[in-house]
Amino acid sequence: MAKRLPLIAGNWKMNNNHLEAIALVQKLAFGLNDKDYDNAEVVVLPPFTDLRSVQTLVDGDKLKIGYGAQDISAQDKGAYTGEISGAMLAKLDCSYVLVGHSERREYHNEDEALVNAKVKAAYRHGIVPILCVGEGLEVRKAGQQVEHVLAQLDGALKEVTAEQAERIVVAYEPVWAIGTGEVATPGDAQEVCAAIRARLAELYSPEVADAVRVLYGGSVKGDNAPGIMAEDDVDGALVGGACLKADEFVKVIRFGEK
Ligand SMILES: O=C[C@H](O)COP(=O)(O)O
Repeated sequence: MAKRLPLIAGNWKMNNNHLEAIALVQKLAFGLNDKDYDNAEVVVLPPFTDLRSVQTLVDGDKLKIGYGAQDISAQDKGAYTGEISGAMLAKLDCSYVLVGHSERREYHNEDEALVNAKVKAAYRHGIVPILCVGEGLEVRKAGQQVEHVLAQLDGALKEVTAEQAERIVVAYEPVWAIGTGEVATPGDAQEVCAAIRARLAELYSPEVADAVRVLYGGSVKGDNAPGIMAEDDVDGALVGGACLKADEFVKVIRFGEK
């Protein structure tokens, strides 16, 4: 099996203005050393208004921290008030963009067709989508989590080529574990992440499935990260609350340390 470099991505959600963004990235960079970057790719996903400041800091100080956005328009240009295009994000050197986060699906009614259009928009502009999938509590209680997540995956990947799919990041985030402190067990995470990988092999090829990083997200913190990340098919974490404190985020990034 190819070695996948773990990805630890911090989704700031709607937190931190551009000045606070600079302070947080500086603090994070100060807390990390070369070994940390060898063990994991570190990415922050700040609000749109912070991206230019983060870009300037990362470029100016030659930081090894990557960054991206939390959303992207399905459109490339035009009369779409309030939207941010992939071209705009690419100009800010964003490497990644979240697509289909459960909060977008819930509060902005994003459906599978829109998520699919946003995945394709990201690829048009050379940005890697971090595709979020995950089930709500009712689905989990009914034991339908795998079917639910695979249907989301199929919908998001419609007309996405193998060459594109090879670069995608998929984040499995059970909605009942987001911001609740209720983390999935390592076994829960592994079950769904393995099913995602198996579906990628069916849709594309074993090579594509082997290349794709599948993350777990939902109440990940320094103390529960090692257990979750020890699972074979979990290649990192999408972190919300715990990434807002640099020292806690550093602990997650050091998940492999005893
Ligand atoms: O995007 C991140 C996730 O929604 C997880 O958030 P959380 O770590 O605060 O539960």
